Amino acid sequence: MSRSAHPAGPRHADVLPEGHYSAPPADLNTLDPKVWSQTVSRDEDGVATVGGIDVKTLAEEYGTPAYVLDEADFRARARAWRAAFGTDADVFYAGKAFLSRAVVRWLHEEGLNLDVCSGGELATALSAGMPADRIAFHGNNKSKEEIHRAITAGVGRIVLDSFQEIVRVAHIARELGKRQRVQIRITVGVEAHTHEFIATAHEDQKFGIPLAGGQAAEAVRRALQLDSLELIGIHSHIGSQIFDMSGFEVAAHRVVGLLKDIRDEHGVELPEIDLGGGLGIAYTSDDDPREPHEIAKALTEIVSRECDAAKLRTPRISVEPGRAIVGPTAFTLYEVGTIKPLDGLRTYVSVDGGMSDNIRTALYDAEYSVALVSRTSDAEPMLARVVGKHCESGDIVVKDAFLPADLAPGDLIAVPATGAYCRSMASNYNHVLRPPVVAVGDGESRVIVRRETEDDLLRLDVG
Ligand SMILES: Cc1ncc(COP(=O)(O)O)c(C=O)c1O
Ligand SMILES: N[C@@H](CCCC[NH3+])C(=O)O
Repeated sequence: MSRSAHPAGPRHADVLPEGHYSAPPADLNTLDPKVWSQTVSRDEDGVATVGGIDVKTLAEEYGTPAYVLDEADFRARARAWRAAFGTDADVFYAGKAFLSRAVVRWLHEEGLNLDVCSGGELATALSAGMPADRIAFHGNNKSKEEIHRAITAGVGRIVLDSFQEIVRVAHIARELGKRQRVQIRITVGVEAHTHEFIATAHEDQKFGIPLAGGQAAEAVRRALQLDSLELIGIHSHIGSQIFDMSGFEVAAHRVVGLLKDIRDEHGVELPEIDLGGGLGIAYTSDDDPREPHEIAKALTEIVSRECDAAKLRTPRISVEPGRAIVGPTAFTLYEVGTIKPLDGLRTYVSVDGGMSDNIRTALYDAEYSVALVSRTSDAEPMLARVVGKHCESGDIVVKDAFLPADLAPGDLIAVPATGAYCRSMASNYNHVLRPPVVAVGDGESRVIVRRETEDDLLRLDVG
């Protein structure tokens, strides 16, 4: 029998309002391994556990909200990418997805390189001991100071994003008496099938130098003339949360076409190409992500086929996955607060965080899953919207979700697949404190990024 905590009763499937949710799952207690990190399961009392620790213990010890990161899963995914590409290719983890010193150390130990896109990410990487020559420095508007620091540190490559930057980096390298390895980021004109704000290879956006109109070829011409630059390759990144490999195929075809033009014009075969990141992960059970070995096989086959056809030596490939490595490895643990059933609509379930710890729903209309994790329940499914505590009606964490109708304040719920672009895009909106990142594994847990305190906030406030 179902137990309803709400006077208005649960929102059953037969009275669902219009929406884009799927039907309620057969069993709300199942934690689909597709969206939850590898070591998540339920113990005999129905409490979810991760890395051998139950979520109630984690909530007691670290408070909520908290990002809980499964270290074994992170390492396994990093290793799988490394192994899939083998020794003839390089994997640069995209630090923008989530970066901390612990993560840098894990990446270093697992043999991955690192893509950074700001002075702050560079400082984090260096301070955790990532060798500078395994760092790639990105960004469409790197400051002179950042460029100076990157070259001084000896980063393995700077990815040049504009004509002005070619000159700027060359100038700073010359002043420092160095020859800097660089790639040129081009936009190949691919419409990636993803949200407009995270597609990056169509022409009308801020990244890279367009292939169209001979602009990329002109950028190569200029870079090759500058002695303080060593042009090692061409870079393309078509967007993020992509499932369809056809965009990568077109991108590889066009990048190799440019390499051929460079060889024909300058007699130079550039030794490297980078095809960026962007591989999608499962946020809900409806998503079907590809495995790293499938992606590696597809990309290396495309590049060698295109190079054979163009009679070019196959360049060394590199890729920059961020989300695909860290995304699935963490969930956000929240405590349920106010529950507000709205007749004929849905039930609003407020949690103790919100858009300050996960902006993706508000920003991209992203879809997430959610589950009651502090216990199981046999209650009817209730159509819910999980919302935060911010003064903003768009403060939605999970837009359409089914939770058991007996959900009550004090229950713990968790949103899986929040490892990427949640902590790294977190804010202090409403002076809400950013949650900690707790790493778990082998029955142990530790904070790798601590919770912000009010003192942290006040420290920046002058006067
Ligand atoms: C240049 C570059 N490389 C890599 C990434 C990582 O993308 P993702 O996390 O989707 O793999 C991004 C972000 O989209 C990017 O802009
Ligand atoms: N931040 C975005 C992806 C953009 C990544 C950087 N180019 C997301 O959450 O999906």
